[in-house]
Amino acid sequence: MTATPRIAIYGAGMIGNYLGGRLHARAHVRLIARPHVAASLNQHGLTTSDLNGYRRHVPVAALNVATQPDAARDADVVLVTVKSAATMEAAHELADVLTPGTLVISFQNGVHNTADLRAALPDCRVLTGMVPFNVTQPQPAHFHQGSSGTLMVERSSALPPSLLAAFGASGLTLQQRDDMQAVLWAKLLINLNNPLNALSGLPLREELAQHAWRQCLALLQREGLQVVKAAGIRPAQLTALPARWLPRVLSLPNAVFHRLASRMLAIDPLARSSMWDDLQAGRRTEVDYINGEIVVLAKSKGMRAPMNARIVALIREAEQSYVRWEATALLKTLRDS
Ligand SMILES: NC(=O)C1=CN([C@@H]2O[C@H](COP(=O)(O)OP(=O)(O)OC[C@H]3O[C@@H](n4cnc5c(N)ncnc54)[C@H](OP(=O)(O)O)[C@@H]3O)[C@@H](O)[C@H]2O)C=CC1
Ligand SMILES: CC(C)(CO)C(=O)C(=O)O
Repeated sequence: MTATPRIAIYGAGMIGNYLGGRLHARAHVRLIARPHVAASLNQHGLTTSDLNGYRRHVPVAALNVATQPDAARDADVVLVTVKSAATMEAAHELADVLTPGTLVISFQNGVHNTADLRAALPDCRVLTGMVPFNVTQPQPAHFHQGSSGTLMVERSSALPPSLLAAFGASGLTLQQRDDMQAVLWAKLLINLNNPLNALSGLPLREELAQHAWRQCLALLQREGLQVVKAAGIRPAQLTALPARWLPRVLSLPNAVFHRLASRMLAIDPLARSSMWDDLQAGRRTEVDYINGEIVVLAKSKGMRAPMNARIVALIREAEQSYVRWEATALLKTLRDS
């Protein structure tokens, strides 16, 4: 690999553009985007910012934006940042253009994307990544990190020092982990909130500040934890407390929760879940790859996960016609399911 890595971002949306914008000064970044996203980048340039005061603008002339898979051909590293439903299509497009041995990193939610990419790209080196923080787009082509957390990646000798250095120098430390599948399951348990946030119509901070919404999440997580335990999966610890304690913490009354779990609420006031973004854009959501995974895993163990199944059904309805839910009504629906 060259001293300055050539990084292709495959599926430049919220996460891809944020990572690409931050890495731009330290790597040769090519953003492979849908035509409407490319047009916006080519009109405005790319601005990235975060909740700690970082802000940077890359002017149009300095951007390298493409709309065809072929643009990934000469990359040293491809960061896959499409939604989970689009992984297979992206993988087949990449299979046609990538040189054998190219490093591919999935920076996606969901627990099967790496396996899908590996199956379609047997000659590439595919690694699992994890994005813990939220990204919003407050203005066209401006991508803002609205919560904290360290990017994670599967430990591998395939990770070149120049890539790790480029991430580090961009303020995006890549923590190498030996337990990425456990990390993905822990992230999935956190993402069980994505549909609740989408149905609430509230920013994440406002939603999580309300006891009834936290109770809904506690129910989904408790059910999820039982299922993953039955499947012999031990989620990694991504928060100050182990995953198995989170339902209890979420169920605390507001005054205690706000005192003990203030870090959980350290989120930009405008940040919302990626599932809210999908519903607002009229796109099919990732709910099958999040709550749906709990339902499928439960079935495979002869169990049921009725609350997560109910949420999947409600999101399917919301994809057709969006209606906001009140927390107490949703809590009752979950308890009755
Ligand atoms: N947004 C967030 O805050 C967070 C998101 N994540 C996860 O990161 C992943 C990416 O999410 P996010 O960035 O929000 O998603 P976005 O939908 O914002 O971005 C993905 C982009 O990729 C495009 N795309 C899909 N297929 C292709 C293709 N074959 N070629 C080129 N472009 C393509 C999509 O276009 P189109 O819609 O037209 O298909 C879309 O513009 C998801 O798994 C998500 O769950 C993780 C942490 C936080
Ligand atoms: C960061 C988090 C948990 C919430 O925004 C997320 O992963 C998402 O929105 O998909």
